[in-house]
Amino acid sequence: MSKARLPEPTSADKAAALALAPVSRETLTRLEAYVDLLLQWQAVTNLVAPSTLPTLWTRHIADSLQLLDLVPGAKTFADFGSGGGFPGVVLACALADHPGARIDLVERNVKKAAFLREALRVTGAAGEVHHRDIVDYVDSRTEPVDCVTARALAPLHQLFGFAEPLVRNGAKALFLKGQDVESELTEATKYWTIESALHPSRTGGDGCVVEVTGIVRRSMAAAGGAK
Ligand SMILES: C[S@@+](CC[C@H](N)C(=O)[O-])C[C@H]1O[C@@H](n2cnc3c(N)ncnc32)[C@H](O)[C@@H]1O
Repeated sequence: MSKARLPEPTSADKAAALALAPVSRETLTRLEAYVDLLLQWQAVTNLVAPSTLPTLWTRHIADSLQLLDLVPGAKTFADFGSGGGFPGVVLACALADHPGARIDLVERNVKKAAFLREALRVTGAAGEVHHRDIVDYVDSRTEPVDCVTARALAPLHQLFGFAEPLVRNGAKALFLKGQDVESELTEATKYWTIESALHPSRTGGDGCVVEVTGIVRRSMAAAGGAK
């Protein structure tokens, strides 16, 4: 039985993405190599929802690139639960020409970790894949990072728990979130006192970026005895 043909990214969507988040010619070449690889692997491994392939450039690439304007000058990044590489590989492609820039991609799924390694290889972007659990990665990280990112990984209260040691050590956290952000923030503030700002997504819809510069665990008493 022949395999069903996957939908392809459209050129109109690519043009729209590059208008939303312009990149250098060198970055574009890397991103194109990444997209080609992703489409090859997508035929055998589910890296993104197939329904999002026609809008891959806006939905995934521009969505990831928009983070860069929120951390001007940041060089070291840790992307939690990188999956198919959003936002981590996209940021690595965009920062490849910045001296000293480096991205840790933390992913516990073995196939996705293999894909991420291959994506860094074909794009020549500077980064390292950590095939392990986020908690183990954070526990063993001694150097500060400038920025922590995550998309489609977990509710905010859990993301704050993952990121707290790195934010305490000076990182800014940027979490790409969908329409449930207000209720997730309400839940998270039962456990955490945070300094944050919400930025509407440049790629439209109900999405936003939660920018976090402070995370402090609330005492059990303040949290009403909740864990
Ligand atoms: C829904 S995918 C999102 C992938 C990507 N960030 C995106 O937006 O397309 C979540 C990814 O996080 C990884 N993941 C979930 N919990 C993790 C953990 N505790 N440590 C490392 N990776 C984790 C999963 O294996 C999966 O690849």
